[in-house]
Amino acid sequence: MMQINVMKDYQDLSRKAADCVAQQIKRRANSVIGFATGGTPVGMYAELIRMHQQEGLDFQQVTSFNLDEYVGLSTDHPQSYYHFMWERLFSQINILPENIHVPPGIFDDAEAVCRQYEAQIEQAGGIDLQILGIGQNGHIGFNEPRDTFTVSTHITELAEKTRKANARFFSSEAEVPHRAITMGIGSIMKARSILLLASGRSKAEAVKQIFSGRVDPHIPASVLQLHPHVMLILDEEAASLIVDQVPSGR
Ligand SMILES: O=P(O)(O)OC[C@H]1O[C@](O)(CO)[C@@H](O)[C@@H]1O
Repeated sequence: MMQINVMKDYQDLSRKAADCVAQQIKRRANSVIGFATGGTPVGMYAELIRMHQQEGLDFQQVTSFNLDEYVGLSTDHPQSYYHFMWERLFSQINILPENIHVPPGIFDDAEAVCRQYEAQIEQAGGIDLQILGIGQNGHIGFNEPRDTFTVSTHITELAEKTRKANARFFSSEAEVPHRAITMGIGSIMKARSILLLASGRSKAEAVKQIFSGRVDPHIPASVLQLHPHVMLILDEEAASLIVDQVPSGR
């Protein structure tokens, strides 16, 4: 079932998303949470930090798995997703470093690290709540539009649209890595529940395509139609092309 929440603006979206994560952790202190990077969840992370500092939201028993990482960037590279997560969330809450998992950007044996990441998720008991953003081209994690879905963690070539969209975090587009390591569509779909966040007009088309009625690997997020527990948290701009899908009296 897909539940859709349309919030007034980015701030409300961030608060609602943080509330969902907090509820999960309060229900089960040792929850396994799948975190996402990109601009969209930044407000949610700020709100989670506030909840930790002011309301005692406790991450001590939480385990985290991030969706993806750029190939070639080390954990201390300022644009690595490890660094992003450390700065935006992990360094400011009481999650234990040994419970943090981000796919490595530097490795010798790609197959081995991908297999190991899947095994670590399984050993942790699977992901309870997976946070997702969405690319303008409908990607989730770094699962780009392709002719087929890739099931498990893998190395992928980034789409030009993605490299352009993410160039804003680097000093030039040339610096954006060409490859990434990402959880697969199957890894994401195994999560017990999924929270997808989208903000702004630039995401409206991708959000609309989730509801195409077809599951199409050229629109990776369309696979979410098959998941039993998905919640979309959108702001009004991101929801602007799906008004007919949203129940009235939201
Ligand atoms: O939130 P943003 O910055 O628009 O990014 C959207 C998506 O793109 C990625 O950053 C990957 O390009 C995802 O991690 C994210 O969900």
